[in-house]
Amino acid sequence: MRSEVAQLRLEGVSLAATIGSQYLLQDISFEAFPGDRIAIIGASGAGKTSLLRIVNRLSEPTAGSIYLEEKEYHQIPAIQLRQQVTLVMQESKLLGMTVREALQYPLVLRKMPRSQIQQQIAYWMERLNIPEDWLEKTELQLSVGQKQLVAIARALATQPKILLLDEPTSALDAGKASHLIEVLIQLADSGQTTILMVNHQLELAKQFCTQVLFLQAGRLSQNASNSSQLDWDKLKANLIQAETKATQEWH
Ligand SMILES: Nc1ncnc2c1ncn2[C@@H]1O[C@H](COP(=O)(O)OP(=O)(O)OP(=O)(O)O)[C@@H](O)[C@H]1O
Repeated sequence: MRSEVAQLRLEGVSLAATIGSQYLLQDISFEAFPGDRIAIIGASGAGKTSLLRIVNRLSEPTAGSIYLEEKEYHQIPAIQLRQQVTLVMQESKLLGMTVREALQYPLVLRKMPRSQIQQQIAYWMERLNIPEDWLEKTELQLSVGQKQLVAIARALATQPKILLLDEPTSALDAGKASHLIEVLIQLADSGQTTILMVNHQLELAKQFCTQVLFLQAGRLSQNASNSSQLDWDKLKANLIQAETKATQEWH
C-alpha cells in the first residue's frame, strides 16, 4: 500500500538565473512517494538538470518550498540532506581516487563498519556487472561509460532515500543501459528509494518510469502521475515539437 507521507514534495518552486532575468524553473509542484520512478523529460535547456540540482540543494529556490518526508529542506542540515538525497551528474569525477577509494569514500563518511562497506561495494559491483579488476584503476583508465557506472554504483551503495540521475545511460551501450534500468526498477520496487531520472531516450524512460515530468522552458507542461495511462506517441510528438522550438530559439 502507498505510504501517506510523500518522500519528496515540491510546492511552487522557482529558480531565477544568477545572471540575467531569466527563470530556469517556474512554479514547479509535484510529489513523489517511496518507490516512485520518475522520468524527467524535455528539450535541451528545458531545466531538467536545474531541477535535479535544486532537489539536491546545490541551488536554492528563489520561491517555493521543498520537503523531504514532510520536513522543509531548510530544517535539515545540508550534509544530512545530501546523505539522503544523492545526485549522480552526467559526467562524474572520481577526484583522483581509484575506483575502490571512490566507492569506499561516501560510506566511510557515513561511518559504515568496514565489513559492511566491503559487502555493499561487492553487492553493487556484481549487480552492475563491474569487473573486480577495475578496483585499482583511476578515472584516466576508464571510459566515460565505465565512469558513469562506477558513479552510479557509488551512489547506490549509500542507499539514498532519493536518487537523482542525470542521463545515467547516455554513455552506455543498449544492453548495459537496459540492464541498468532493470536494476533501478528492482531497487525502487523494494520500496526504499525514490528515483528521479533525466533521460533523453524516450524508450528507456518509458521502460523505467511510473511517473513523467515534462519540462518546457522551465515550466512543468505535463505531470503524469500514472505513466501507464500516458499516451506515449503524443508525448513523443510534443517532445519533438519542443526540441525543434528550442533549437530555433537558439539560432
Ligand atoms: N546559473 C545559471 N545562470 C543562468 N542560466 C543558467 C544557469 N544554469 C543553467 N542556465 C540555463 O538554464 C537553462 C536550463 O538549463 P539546464 O541545464 O537545467 O537544462 P537541461 O534541460 O538539463 O538541458 P540539457 O538536456 O541540455 O542538459 C538553460 O537555458 C541554461 O543555459
